[in-house]
Amino acid sequence: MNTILEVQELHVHFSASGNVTRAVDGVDISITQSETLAVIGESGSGKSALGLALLGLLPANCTVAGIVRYRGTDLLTLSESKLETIRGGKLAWVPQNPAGAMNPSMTVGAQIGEPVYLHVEKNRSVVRKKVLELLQFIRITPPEERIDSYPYSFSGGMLQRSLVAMGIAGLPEVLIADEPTKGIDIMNRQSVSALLRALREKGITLLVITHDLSFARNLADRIAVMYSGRIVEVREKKSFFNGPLHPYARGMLLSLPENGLHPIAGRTRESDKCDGGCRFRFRCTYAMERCRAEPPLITLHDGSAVRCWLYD
Ligand SMILES: Nc1ncnc2c1ncn2[C@@H]1O[C@H](COP(=O)(O)OP(=O)(O)OP(=O)(O)O)[C@@H](O)[C@H]1O
Ligand code: NI
Repeated sequence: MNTILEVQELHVHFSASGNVTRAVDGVDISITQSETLAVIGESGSGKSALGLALLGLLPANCTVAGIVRYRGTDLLTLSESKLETIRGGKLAWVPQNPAGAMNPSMTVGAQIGEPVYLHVEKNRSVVRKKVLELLQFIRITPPEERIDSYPYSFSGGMLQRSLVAMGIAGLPEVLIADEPTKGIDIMNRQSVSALLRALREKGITLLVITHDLSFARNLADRIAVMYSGRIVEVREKKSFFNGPLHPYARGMLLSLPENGLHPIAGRTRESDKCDGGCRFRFRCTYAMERCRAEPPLITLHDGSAVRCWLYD
């Protein structure tokens, strides 16, 4: 197996008005070349912070520690200028919120063309040709009529696909997409899903952040479940959906409409995030004394990883 991205003991801590939020609190994960990994978890679990940390895109009010190795280079030790040559080129990001992520005063074509110009091709007429091809690929047609449009004239689904086009315009090896199906209707969800599947066919490594489980099920090879800043389970997609191990993951599946919409009792409190033990124990029906005393370590169980004392 060829590991393309390896994350070790990653921490992202935000400090705002004297409080520290441990958005990512000791994440280890490796991503294999050409695989599609879905990171799932409830709102606030740290999914976006993890994605942003991989690309060095976090705001200044946070501290990042750990290792993010891309093809052997630790990205967290690179200077901003070195990182810029990789970001948008080798590693690209599709941000959340398509409406806010595009520049309203620039044409969509110019925005998709920017990474092409920066990372692939300096000849402007070749750049334009490549942008037309990208528009065709994301099914925004006819491309010649759409290339000079401004974002306001696009629907939410078209904007989301344009953000994916911007992400892939620099010919990345790894594309990290944050909630690419959020806030769009079912038809557009299907077209984003088809688009990402087409990228997977091209061999692009995909890390997809989502809380849409059916989307993850359709797309991913592996599933990583995040809870309160930590990855609590990593499994092959099929075995995950056949029988998740971690009590939180089991609860997630039981809360799906097709499984009877049984919500997980309780909610995550900010104070739990600075707790020494297992952070899910406040909501866990299996919680034992040990879960309070020490945070569960990752244990390997039939080729998958789970962070829960039930499996020790
Ligand atoms: N810029 C910031 N300043 C301070 N705290 C932040 C900032 N960004 C995120 N956080 C905090 O970090 C934690 C993780 O946030 P993050 O956005 O990564 O969660 P998420 O899993 O992506 O959630 P969602 O599904 O809602 O996008 C949250 O508690 C959030 O309040
Ligand atoms: Ni997010």
